[in-house]
Amino acid sequence: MKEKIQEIEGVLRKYGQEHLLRHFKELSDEEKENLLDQILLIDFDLITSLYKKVINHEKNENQQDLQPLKAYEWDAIDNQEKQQLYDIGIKKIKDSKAAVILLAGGQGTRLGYSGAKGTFDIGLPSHKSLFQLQCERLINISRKCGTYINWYIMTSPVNHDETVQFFDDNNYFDYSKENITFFKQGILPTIDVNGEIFLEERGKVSMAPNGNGGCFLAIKDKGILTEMKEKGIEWIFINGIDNALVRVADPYFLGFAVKTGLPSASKVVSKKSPDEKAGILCYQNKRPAIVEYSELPVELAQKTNDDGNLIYDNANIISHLLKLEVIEEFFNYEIPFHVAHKKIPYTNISGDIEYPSEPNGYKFESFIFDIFSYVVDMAVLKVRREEEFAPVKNKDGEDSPFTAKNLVLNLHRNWLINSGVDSKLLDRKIVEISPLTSYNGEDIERELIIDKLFQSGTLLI
Ligand SMILES: CC(=O)N[C@H]1[C@@H](OP(=O)(O)O)O[C@H](CO)[C@@H](O)[C@@H]1O
Repeated sequence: MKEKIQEIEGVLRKYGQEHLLRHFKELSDEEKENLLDQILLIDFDLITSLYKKVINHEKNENQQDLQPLKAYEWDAIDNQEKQQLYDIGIKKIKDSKAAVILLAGGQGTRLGYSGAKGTFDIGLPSHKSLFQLQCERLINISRKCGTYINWYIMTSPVNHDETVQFFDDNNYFDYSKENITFFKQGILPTIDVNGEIFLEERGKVSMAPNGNGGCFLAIKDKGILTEMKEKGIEWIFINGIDNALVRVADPYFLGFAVKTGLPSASKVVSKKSPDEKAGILCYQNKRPAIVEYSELPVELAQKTNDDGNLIYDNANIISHLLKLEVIEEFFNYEIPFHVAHKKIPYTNISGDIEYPSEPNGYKFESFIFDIFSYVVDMAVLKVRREEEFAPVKNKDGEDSPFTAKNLVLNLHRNWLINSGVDSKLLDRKIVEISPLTSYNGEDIERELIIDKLFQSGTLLI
């Protein structure tokens, strides 16, 4: 251990981070080993360069030269073409050319939920978790294609074990276990305003998940990228965990992306209001980009055209498609990081933990969509918000479990009406349609449902 300590002391001196061993003598042998191991994993060059960026305010420079990007409207596509897109997408999935990455590493802080977000029950009559809803949509598509789609689930060091256990306890929601791979996103140290890495405890470095863009590094490090290549996968669907209506592995969307001939695609919805917390898909420095809501200047967020519509209206719903080669290409560039000025609890010189009331340091995150700046162009599909976007972000109010549940139930009610059920029959009835029955409103047997509607108030189909 002595040599290890000396080596580490040298590194810490070089980077001005000696304080990390400030409480070393007070630790047990096991705690000492753990702390040294954590320090050895830190990329000090990266942290130093990120801090330099913070003090140089490079973040603001990225905001230059934004231009709107015109999305294809789903509603403007006729039924014949929709069928064609569907056929193309289904064929790709049947031929095992597509896989899905689910981003489920985030923490449900705003939701006031300490568990893994995917295990959250938004209060549907079935009490299905967000994981189960997504899994059953995948089962539906897998059945249509006669093959299980490979599903890669990104967790974080904080929720990994819990996530795996949850799937195991629920028998993988009847998905094929061999087609599910869990992998952890990385973590990065947090720093104070002087660039010093925080200690969370006397013997523990303060670390935070490295953002959903950590996905790319993780799939490379864990050999998943190579595995995908060996399997002949061409397209990767990437979606977030906190949208209760997300159309996972949507064949129409895949067909759309393939047909445009572009290497990446993204679904958007019309922004609800200028201050909606949604990233905006546009051009930045002549490249496609998503500018996160925290980084979009208010004047641009509010800017309207002559019709009074928002110019930057393409709201990101984290439903992306990328060709595998785009991901490989991305590693040739420096991965950008975004800075968040946050309240970070830390251990002070006396060894006590402080909980600051004001932001006192920085966390660094890379965003999944930063990869779009490295593609020539991308295809953007504007879909209907009420059909595809039910965000679960906050405990109450907007974008809460309550609003998401109602969006799901309203959509299901509309599916029934569209399949010929008289809306009067639905009065005071709650209907939830399982994704195993219907993916996007298809396969609903009207007669059967009408029968059941007479029998109960809450109906699970
Ligand atoms: C880094 C990232 O992916 N941010 C996304 C994500 O925001 P969060 O506030 O981090 O949940 O979800 C939003 C949609 O729900 C999307 O509009 C935004 O761009």
